[in-house]
Amino acid sequence: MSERTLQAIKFDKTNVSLEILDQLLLPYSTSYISIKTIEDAFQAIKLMQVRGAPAIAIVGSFAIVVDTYNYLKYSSESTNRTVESLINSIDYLITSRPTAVNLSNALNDIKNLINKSYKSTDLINQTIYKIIYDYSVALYEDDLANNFKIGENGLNYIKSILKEENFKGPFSIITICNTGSLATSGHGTALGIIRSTYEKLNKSNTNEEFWLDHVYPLETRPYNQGAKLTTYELDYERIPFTLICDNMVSALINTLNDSKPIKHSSAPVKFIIVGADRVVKNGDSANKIGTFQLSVIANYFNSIPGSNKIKFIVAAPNTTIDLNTNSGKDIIIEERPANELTTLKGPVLTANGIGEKLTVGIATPGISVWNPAFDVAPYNLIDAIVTEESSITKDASGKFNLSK
Ligand SMILES: CSC[C@H]1O[C@H](OP(=O)(O)O)[C@H](O)[C@@H]1O
Repeated sequence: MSERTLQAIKFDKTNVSLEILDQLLLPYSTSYISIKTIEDAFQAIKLMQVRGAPAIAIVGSFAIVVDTYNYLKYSSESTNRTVESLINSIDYLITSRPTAVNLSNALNDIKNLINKSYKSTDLINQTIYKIIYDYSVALYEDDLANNFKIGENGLNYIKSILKEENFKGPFSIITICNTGSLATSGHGTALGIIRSTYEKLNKSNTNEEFWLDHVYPLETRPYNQGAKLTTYELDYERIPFTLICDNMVSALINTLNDSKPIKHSSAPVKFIIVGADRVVKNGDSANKIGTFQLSVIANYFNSIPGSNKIKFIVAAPNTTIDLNTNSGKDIIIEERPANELTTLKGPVLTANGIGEKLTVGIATPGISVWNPAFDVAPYNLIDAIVTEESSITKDASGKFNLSK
């Protein structure tokens, strides 16, 4: 494995240049690709070379910065670029991936900041560039700060639940997809809570009577963000984990509830912590396909009298909250190409390292395939929504009261 890094996004303020870590090559190869235009960003986001709700918003915003900078620096007088043409390019970039609200939130913010002071026929200028630059740098820096706050708020929620239950001993956490540094500006959301919890509550350094013993990342078919990216991050952080397939969750929880060991741990699952691509007004949360099932599984085990209780936590910054949409039924769910489900792409693994990239067929050619990238966990199956501000739980009437 080539030199490891978790830095998904590199924005150079001096040269005004943008590079992204090509996540299609992880974990076997570390390769950064340059993003010079809005079109470059559209393709990289669409192909999921960069992915993760916060990360695609940050890359989209920085791409507009770089594209505008290069235009102002290198374009000849004849190519007069109007505000209207820039706004049209931004609208095009928003269509790259429809479900994660972060992308449209950020790019609409940029559009609104420009439209507040300029007419559609005005030409792009240095002041417009500065507006976009300042917004994008703040988005990146705020995301990192917010992720550490989400981590702290999630840790405090976990401690409050375990103390309330008078739980003692080791516990485990299940998570889906990748919600760490590779999906954000760093630290992560759901994986950020896991990082913060392990940092403060692993057996070797906690004064508490409970500790985080093991993490179970789901493979997360068909893109395999869990198998490729979350295991890469957990391994990098030396947090103990065991990879499982998406169809193993109920068996895993049941086995651990019977105090039977799974590979390296017998600690019961106490939390399922997931990220989000869009949390809407009533608390319904769109996230990677398979998340809805996890909320149903947690609810099933909690319905068994006297059983070990599992809290289902959604971790999301305010940039992922969409108060303009009332319920999960109104969320557009991105459908991705069939070949992402019917084939596997990856490098040949040889004795001396990795070889060329291959595509392997794993299904009957030409069959009907449904490949939604996300589903929606209903608010009534969610125990807490953890943001940079607090851990939000439902009120006495069983409703979330979300605000930003
Ligand atoms: C903090 S990332 C949020 C979200 O984004 C991921 O989706 P994708 O890998 O398709 O961009 C996944 O749903 C994460 O939970």
